[in-house]
Amino acid sequence: MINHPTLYSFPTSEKLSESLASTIITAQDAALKRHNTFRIAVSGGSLPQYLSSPHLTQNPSLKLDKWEVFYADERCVPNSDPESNNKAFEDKFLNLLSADSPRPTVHKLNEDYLHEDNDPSKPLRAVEDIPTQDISDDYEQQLVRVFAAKDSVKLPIFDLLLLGCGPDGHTCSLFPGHELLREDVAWVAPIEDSPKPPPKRITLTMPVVTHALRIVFVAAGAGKQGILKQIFDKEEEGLPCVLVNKGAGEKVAWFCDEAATGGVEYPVKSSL
Ligand SMILES: O=C1O[C@H](COP(=O)(O)O)[C@@H](O)[C@H](O)[C@H]1O
Repeated sequence: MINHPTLYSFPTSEKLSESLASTIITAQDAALKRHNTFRIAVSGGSLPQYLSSPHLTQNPSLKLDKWEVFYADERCVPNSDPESNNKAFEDKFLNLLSADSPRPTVHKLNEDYLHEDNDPSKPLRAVEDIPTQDISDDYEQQLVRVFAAKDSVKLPIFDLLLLGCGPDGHTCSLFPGHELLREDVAWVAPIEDSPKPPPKRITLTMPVVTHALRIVFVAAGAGKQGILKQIFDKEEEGLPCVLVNKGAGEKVAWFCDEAATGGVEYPVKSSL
């Protein structure tokens, strides 16, 4: 099948993690050859746990000093909050690196905006007062600084996106039927009414997602079986994950396990 995403169904989560590690290293090496830096965006949810395996954290080929890490989406909470995608990435990846390993550059949500008067010495704002547009604009500027000025490139091109897929077919903080799916100007956008808590978040927009050079979804466990059938067999229109599959085609690979792909008719591969 040409121009279609590849669906991997690995026999174990160990195999999934190992394959993910090797895919990340391959993308890193290609990016370093191209522009001597590796621009990657990482999701939250269940994804970071697949980064914790020694296949990745202890991989001798890692060149972390060349990594620019962004979050595919982030919840508008402090960066150390248990709900923060940054906290999950720290716990499941950064904190598991060897003590002498270089650290990547990680682009975090600017926490100042979470405080009254944007002053970190003041108390946290009430949720209804969190200025999501300001937080989103600030994060977009972080992308602009790494990818070049917005007026000189129409869209940033990530070397690799690591995405999750919610049981409702959302990815990043792009939810089914949400008006944000039609955003075609901003690189990063705020959402005030996320159906999944917490309600206030920022997210990469769909054009930025589909523009990436390589997109890897990770969806594992029986809880993902129903949505994978909807995505691959029914190609249900309007599901954000279907929009990514259609918009990015063969640049997309899905890393799943057998529990998740059980009953899916779309052809699967069991190894890289
Ligand atoms: O809320 C979020 O959910 C999605 C999917 O999470 P999962 O636990 O079902 O894998 C995640 O990709 C996103 O980053 C996160 O903010």
